[in-house]
Amino acid sequence: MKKIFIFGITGSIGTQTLEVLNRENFKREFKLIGGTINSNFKKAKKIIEKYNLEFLYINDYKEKGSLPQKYRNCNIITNYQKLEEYLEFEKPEISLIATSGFAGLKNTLTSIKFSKRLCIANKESLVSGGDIVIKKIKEKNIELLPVDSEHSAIFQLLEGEKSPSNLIITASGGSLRNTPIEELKNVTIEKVLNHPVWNMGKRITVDSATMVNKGLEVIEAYYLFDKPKIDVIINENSHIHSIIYFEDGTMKLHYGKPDMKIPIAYSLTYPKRSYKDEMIPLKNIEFKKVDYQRYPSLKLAFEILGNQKLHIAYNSIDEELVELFLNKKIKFTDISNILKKCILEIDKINIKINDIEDIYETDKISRNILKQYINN
Ligand SMILES: NC(=O)C1=CN([C@@H]2O[C@H](COP(=O)(O)OP(=O)(O)OC[C@H]3O[C@@H](n4cnc5c(N)ncnc54)[C@H](OP(=O)(O)O)[C@@H]3O)[C@@H](O)[C@H]2O)C=CC1
Ligand SMILES: CC(=O)[C@@H](O)[C@H](O)COP(=O)(O)O
Ligand SMILES: [Mn+2]
Repeated sequence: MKKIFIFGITGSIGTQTLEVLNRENFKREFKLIGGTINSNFKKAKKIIEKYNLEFLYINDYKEKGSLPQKYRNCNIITNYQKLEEYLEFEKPEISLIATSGFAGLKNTLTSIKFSKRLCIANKESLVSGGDIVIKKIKEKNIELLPVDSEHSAIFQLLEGEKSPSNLIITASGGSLRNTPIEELKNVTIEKVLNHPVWNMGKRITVDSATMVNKGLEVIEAYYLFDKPKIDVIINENSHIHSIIYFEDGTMKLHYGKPDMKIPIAYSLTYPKRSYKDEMIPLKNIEFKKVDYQRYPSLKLAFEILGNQKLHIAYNSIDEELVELFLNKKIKFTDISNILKKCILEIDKINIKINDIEDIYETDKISRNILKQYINN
């Protein structure tokens, strides 16, 4: 049995990974040993009961009363050093990184030390970590399996290919794709969170509406697939998960059901496909061009592509802005406007990204620049 550890076990990806692991053929192949959460201990307790976890790390314990050392047979800890000691001892073959946000970088770095295979859903750690993280993974000869649906699709499309190829990443257009541009300013949080295809965590759902998610995915693909030429196109029903094309004019499209359990399962069982599901009927495939007036933050991502300092800033500032939007401190359209203004400020600052410390420093500086902007 292969041991698996899930960072962000209570989230949308974490929960869908549990559903995959609960299938009979997966139960025979994988042993889930533990996971991490931010603060949702109520949900974690249910997971402990159902999956007999032996270990849970809580980042931010908020419950009334003191932290229990054990729940059922599960050890509960809040000390990250202890988590690393546990992983060093257990050496899970697979770590799945489903934490949301920049916090996932720490988990990716931890997993590089102790696991042979990294299944990475947390795009932020690839966007911010860039070549530094990719190099660490290569040096340790670890398998990196993308979980993000578009990147899993590209990974699959590239299997067996020997010629260089370029990429087209598909986008659904998000929850506001049919909302008139002049109404975007006053959209409600509920409307933004109502994604037409995917049921995901809050940040990525807001990011999908601004297409910051697509911007992050362009940067993610840039690092994962050796810096190819990248384009984005809208496929509203998300049946095409991405496209690669070659110099001879050939294109390969990845077609399938929009269901994250499929790329999650593939990342666990690669090169096998052990997940069983029905084929969806073949339908007309429709594409739309991206309107950059509607999605200025995607244009911004293309403008900064290749500049790691600004990749880090793009993610960190957006993470803060989404939080401000969800707390009703700013309007939806402020996200893209303020993001652009702060990126221009950070562009002026002389920071070189040579190591992990520089990444953390740039994250901090970016969040401070935003704070100054908001307070002025
Ligand atoms: N959902 C999806 O379909 C897809 C998601 N992704 C990517 O996967 C990642 C997870 O997304 P999703 O599952 O939607 O997110 P969710 O918000 O649903 O879940 C996030 C998970 O991370 C934990 N977490 C959040 N903040 C911290 C922190 N500071 N420290 C430790 N743990 C933390 C949460 O714990 P708690 O529950 O306690 O808050 C939760 O377990 C993101 O990077 C996203 O971009 C990529 C493709 C598709
Ligand atoms: C499911 C997945 O991979 C998400 O990242 C998805 O891409 C979000 O949908 P958008 O295409 O609307 O950003
Ligand atoms: Mn995606």
